[in-house]
Amino acid sequence: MRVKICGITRPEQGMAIADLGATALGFILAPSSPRYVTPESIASIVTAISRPIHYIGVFVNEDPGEIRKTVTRAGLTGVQLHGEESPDFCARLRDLLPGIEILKALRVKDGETLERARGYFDRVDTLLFDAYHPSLHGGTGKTLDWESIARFSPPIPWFLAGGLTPDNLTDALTRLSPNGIDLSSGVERSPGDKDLEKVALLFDRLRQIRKSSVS
Ligand SMILES: O=C(O)c1ccccc1N[C@@H]1O[C@H](COP(=O)(O)O)[C@@H](O)[C@H]1O
Repeated sequence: MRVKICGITRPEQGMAIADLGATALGFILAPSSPRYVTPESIASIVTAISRPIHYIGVFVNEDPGEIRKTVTRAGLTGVQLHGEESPDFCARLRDLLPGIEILKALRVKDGETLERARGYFDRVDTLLFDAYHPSLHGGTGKTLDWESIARFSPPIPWFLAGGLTPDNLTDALTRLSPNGIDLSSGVERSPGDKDLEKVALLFDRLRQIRKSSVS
């Protein structure tokens, strides 16, 4: 399973989290977020990590030209679109960024969100389901109603996000079978400051889940 730890702001924490087993690090490029990092800071973190992992930039309603510049400057391998980007916007960006993974985040409010998700199936590489919040785009620590997506099975890979923690992970993965999980506030001390003990606990829990599923 892919494990993305998002909202990395400090090089030493990025390196430690990669060493603990994250398959992707996420960086917030929405200026209004307390986890915002510049493309230059991301580049210094990416070059310091020698592991073959993914580096995902999180954007909210950003201009495609700006996204392209940032991908190059920061050394990103993927782009997570966490705003109100349309399927056509995603398709255009995919054409603009060959070889870069395009993830579309959808904040699940009700059944209408899942209907809308269908429009992205052939426009993006990966979907990500996050919790809905009336005024914030992400990093809220809110969980979504897992039951509401339990019978939804997209034909493309998808991440579960939204308020995941080492403590609720087992429950989430008992109900759902995502291709990946994405955690931010559930493994931090304060916005942008990751708690490495919580990240280590997360990987312990994942190992336990794997063990119990094979025995
Ligand atoms: O983390 C942020 O500050 C953020 C800002 C704007 C858009 C997305 C953001 N984070 C994403 O939110 C989800 C869930 O986070 P959490 O685990 O509930 O704290 C995750 O995909 C982050 O990439």
